[in-house]
Amino acid sequence: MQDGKLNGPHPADDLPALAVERVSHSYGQRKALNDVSFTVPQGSFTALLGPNGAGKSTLFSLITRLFNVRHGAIRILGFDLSKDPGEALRRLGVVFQARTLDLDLSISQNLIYHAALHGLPASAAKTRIGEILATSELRSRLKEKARNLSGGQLRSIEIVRAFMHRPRLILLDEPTVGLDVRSRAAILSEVRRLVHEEGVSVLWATHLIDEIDAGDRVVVLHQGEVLAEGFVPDIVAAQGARSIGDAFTRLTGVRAKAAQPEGVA
Ligand SMILES: Nc1ncnc2c1ncn2[C@@H]1O[C@H](COP(=O)(O)OP(=O)(O)OP(=O)(O)O)[C@@H](O)[C@H]1O
Repeated sequence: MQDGKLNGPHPADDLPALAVERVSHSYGQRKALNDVSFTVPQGSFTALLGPNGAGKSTLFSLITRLFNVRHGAIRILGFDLSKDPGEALRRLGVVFQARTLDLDLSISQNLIYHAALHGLPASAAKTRIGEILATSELRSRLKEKARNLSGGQLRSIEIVRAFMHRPRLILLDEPTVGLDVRSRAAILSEVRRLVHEEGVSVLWATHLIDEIDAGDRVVVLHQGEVLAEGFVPDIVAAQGARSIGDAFTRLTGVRAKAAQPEGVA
């Protein structure tokens, strides 16, 4: 596993990249998360699978510290978000659901600017962009304005941006929403490649069952509660189900959604 100079000594391998421990969150009287616990092991692709309203965005708002954790604890590589936010957050990269690139800047300006916020000089940022985009056609388009890119390409650049400072944990909040099937598949495989090559840990929030591979870990979140956590075959077996889509339906009572008919559901 590669370790970033920015991130100091390599953490113990058995420490989870993310540990969510007995977290609850309410909006007024409305309970959005109820005693939620799960982990994202280092170097794993973990899907946070939940239908609309399950509490995925609320959870991401807590992990990124948009909201304070009032009940329970969240640790990133062992650093408690409430007690040691600086250490925890510099190990984190995020791709939010909403688009956040500046369309009037070039692609490389967007990336270099973000890297600078993490203390990475422009020369190091350029090297890093080359590394991440080594095999991508986007490498030849870095000087173009971001507004020239398609929705899928913009999302790809946001993913590159999240990887720039070599975080150990990356959160992606429904990153394929609004994209066509081909762009969705390209983005998923790009993130899976980076998980494999960089040993980074990913928490990928989705409501689409066909974004889940047989080898993934899955956390099933429904109405603010974790109903299952584990590798796909274990969850399927525990439910006596035929597929992860079937297991999801048995757990939640909700029909699993797939964006394409040939999905694994
Ligand atoms: N600002 C808010 N005020 C009141 N209730 C909220 C607020 N934000 C979310 N909720 C409620 O909290 C629950 C969880 O919402 P959340 O957005 O976290 O779920 P989600 O899984 O991300 O769903 P979606 O995919 O639709 O964004 C829902 O019942 C939602 O209506």
